[in-house]
Amino acid sequence: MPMTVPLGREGGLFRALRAGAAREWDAYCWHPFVQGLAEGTLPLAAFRRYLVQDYLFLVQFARAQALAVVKAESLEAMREKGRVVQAILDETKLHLVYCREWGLDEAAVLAEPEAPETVGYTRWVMDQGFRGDILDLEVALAPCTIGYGEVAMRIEAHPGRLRDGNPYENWIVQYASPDYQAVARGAAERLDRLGESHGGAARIASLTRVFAEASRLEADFWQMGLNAS
Ligand SMILES: Cc1ncc(C[n+]2csc(CCO)c2C)c(N)n1
Repeated sequence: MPMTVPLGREGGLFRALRAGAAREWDAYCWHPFVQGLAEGTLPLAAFRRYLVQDYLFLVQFARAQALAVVKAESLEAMREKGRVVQAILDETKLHLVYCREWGLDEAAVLAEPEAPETVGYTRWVMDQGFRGDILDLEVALAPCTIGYGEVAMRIEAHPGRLRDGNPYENWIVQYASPDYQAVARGAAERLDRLGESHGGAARIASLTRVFAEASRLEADFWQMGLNAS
């Protein structure tokens, strides 16, 4: 399994969660679906299934991030989370363009029902926000944002990584880009700061359960793609 230097700072909340949920985190970040992306061997049908559901996922994920505007700890954090919501809503439009390149037209994507894995993951994240505070919600959101940064780094570090003629090259490059890596790093740093301000150390057991469950739901999402092939 390719290893990378984790994001966040040593002794910070993100690294504590990542270590506490190492089994679920590794199963997510180095899922067979991810290995298939890296080696260019993932069946095209698995990726198409993933792409369609990922559009539906993004719409629901924007709603979950909007809940973080509501739950934010400060006016500055509200502004920052508002920008995250806008970025995801813009991303949904680009996602439809990307789907089109994969032969999936807009009408087909919009007509697709949400899979149980998509409903299960996104509504569970929102529920963590409704029942808890901003830290519970950010921990539930973290595997999505930070995880894709680590997934891309692991793919880049994989000795079996195919570059020439890999059908998934532009997907990989999108998340390996300095721009996306900065987003992932920023999310890990925000989690570390919230850990300090919101009593993360005293809450580590319950926060680790939330982080592990989100990681498990991410792995289920990859598996949903593989199950279609
Ligand atoms: C199942 C699934 N999990 C994570 C992502 C990655 N992702 C979703 S929204 C967003 C913007 C930052 O919050 C990022 C990186 C995805 N596309 N699909």
